[in-house]
Formats: sequence, C-alpha cells, structure tokens
Amino acid sequence: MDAAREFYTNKNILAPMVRVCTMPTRLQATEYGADIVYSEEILDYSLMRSKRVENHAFGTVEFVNTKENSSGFRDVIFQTIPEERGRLVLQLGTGDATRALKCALLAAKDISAVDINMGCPLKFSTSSGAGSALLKKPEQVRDIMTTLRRNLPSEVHVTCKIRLLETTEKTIELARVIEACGVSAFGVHARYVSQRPRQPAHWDLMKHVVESVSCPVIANGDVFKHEDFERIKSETGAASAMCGRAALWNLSVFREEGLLPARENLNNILKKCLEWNHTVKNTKYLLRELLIKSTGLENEEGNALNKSKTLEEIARTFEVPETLIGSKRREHLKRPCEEDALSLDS
Ligand SMILES: Cc1cc2nc3c(=O)[nH]c(=O)nc-3n(C[C@H](O)[C@H](O)[C@H](O)COP(=O)(O)O)c2cc1C
Repeated sequence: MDAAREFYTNKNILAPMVRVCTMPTRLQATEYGADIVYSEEILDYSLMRSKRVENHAFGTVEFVNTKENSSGFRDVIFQTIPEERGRLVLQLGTGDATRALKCALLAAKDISAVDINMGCPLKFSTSSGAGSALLKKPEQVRDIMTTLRRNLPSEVHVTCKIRLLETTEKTIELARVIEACGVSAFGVHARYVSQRPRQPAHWDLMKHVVESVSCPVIANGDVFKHEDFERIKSETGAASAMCGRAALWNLSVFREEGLLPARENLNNILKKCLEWNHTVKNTKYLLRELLIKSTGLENEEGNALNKSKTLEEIARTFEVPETLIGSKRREHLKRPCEEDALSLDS
C-alpha cells in the first residue's frame, strides 16, 4: 500500500470545525482514539499575515499575527505541538492557488496534510471565491490542488473536502478532476450545499462517488455513534470516516469503549485548555457548546461561565484544580535540552 493510501485507510477522523478544532479539542480527540485530526478552517489572508514562532516556554509552535489587535496583542492564528504532526491536517479557506501555497509552505513542517475547504456555504467564504464556490469552478480547483501538490514536500498530503453537487454525475466529474490533481484523498460531506445539517446525509449517493475514483475517499455526514464510523465505511465503500457535530456534542464519540458522561468529557477538555494555557475566549466557547448540549446555560454554572474573565475563574466554576493552569509549560521546562529541540524560525 502506498503512503497516502495507508494514511487514509481505516481512519476515524475529527472533522474541521471553526472555533471547535483548536488544539485542546484535537489533543483530547486523539486521547479518545481519533486517528487524524483537522484544524478549524483557517483563512488564507490571516495565516499569510502570520509568523511561525516556536514557543520555547511551552513547546508549542504558534502562527502569530504580525499585526496587533485592537487591544495591542498579537493573536495566535494557529497553534500546534510537534507530537501532533503525524496526524494533523491544516484546513485552509482559500480560493487562490498562490495564497494557498504560501500558507501551506509556512506550516509544512508542522502538519501531515493540507486540506482545502470546498464545502462552506457561508457568504464570507463564497464571496471571496472560496468554500463551496469552488465546487462550480473546476479550473480553479485544478489550479489550487496541482499548485499545492507540485510545490509541497511529498510527505505533506494534499486533500480537499467537498459537498455533493446537484447531480451525482456532476459530483463524479468533479471527483475525477480532483483525483487527477494527484491528491492523497478527498473528503465528501454527503449533503448538497443547500442542505441544512438537520437534513439527513446521503450515504447512498456517496457510494457512487467512491466507486468513480481510485484514491481514498473520506466519508462525512451523520456519524453520530462510534459504530457509525464502521457503518458509513461499509455502506459507502469509503476508506475512512469523519465525524463533525457528534464530536462537538461529546468528543468521546471517538472512544471504542463507549461514550463518557457529558460532565467527564467537559472536564477532560477543560483540563486540556488549562494545561496549555488556552485562550479564555475559546475555552469559554468550547464549554458553552458542551453545556448547551447537556445542562443548558440558564443555571449557576452557565452564568458563572459567561461572566468568567480568567482561566482561574473557569477552573473554580467546574471544580477542576487551578494548579493545572500552565502545567504543560512547567513540564516542558523540566525536560533537558529543550533549547536544542526548538529554535525560533524567522
Ligand atoms: C460548528 C461547526 C463548524 C464547522 N466548521 C467547518 C470548517 O471549518 N470547515 C469545514 O470544511 N467544515 C466545517 N463544518 C462542517 C463539518 O466539518 C462537517 O462537514 C459537517 O458538520 C457534517 O458532518 P456531521 O454530520 O458529522 O456533523 C463545521 C460544522 C460545524 C457544526
């Protein structure tokens, strides 16, 4: 089996999700059993403006905005650790080959693959020719995918994630264009662009797409339980399976041993946020989403979370030890030779 096929065969994959697939979620998903983890979609313009910095204090690699935000800080646009490299996919929002390549080259040594989002139906994406706008522009797809494949190191996989087009014939036509670009695989979210998430995914139609190409296909749409990873593969013939919303609701869907109680899962994700000194803003977002799906926000805990301004306050609200805050930093500093392992990239 070639390296690309091996990488994308029989894998349970965390789908890209904006604001959800930040580093704490990805690390926890991996601990639960995810084989491959996607980043949230990162827009080409923001990644291009960033500088790659190896943060010695934490052992993280950060892509930091070169411009300060309105509060005088430089936002971290994308963050990872070397341990993630073998399973991390950077998803880009782009409609342009040159910008896509610039971003991919910037992160090439930190990722296993770069994926282009061709499914996002939202205006902010499509108005710049990105997301699902690409589904109607095979020439643009060809330009982006071949530019990436020709110019990235061969060990970095190149993929994209599409939705179904209006007819199966059109989806197959696009799938063949994508395959001919030399991609390692591509994902299919088995819904039409016009479909809402609550409408069922079309596993039956995905089967025809899988049969029309020889590269691995990643099946996405309505994986709700751990057993569904196997079920979607066997019903569609896809090589691997990807899970979105069910992972947002309870990330332990990746556990072979079964789902954890909502509270235990929340605490695990919170611990990851604390350990890595994650941003308060995104920590609150992740926990809010989990509370909405379990106890709701209209209670003491929900109110306390809404009002929190620091990780300490959040830790106290959920009765997780505050000593966890920044503990990965302390662990990292204890390791010998970390100065040799990491150097600042210009
Ligand atoms: C909160 C949220 C954010 C999402 N963000 C992205 C994204 O950044 N890139 C992308 O390709 N798809 C994104 N999606 C779509 C998912 O990756 C996935 O295709 C979709 O949810 C269908 O899978 P599911 O039925 O398992 O949820 C997002 C979905 C959700 C719910």
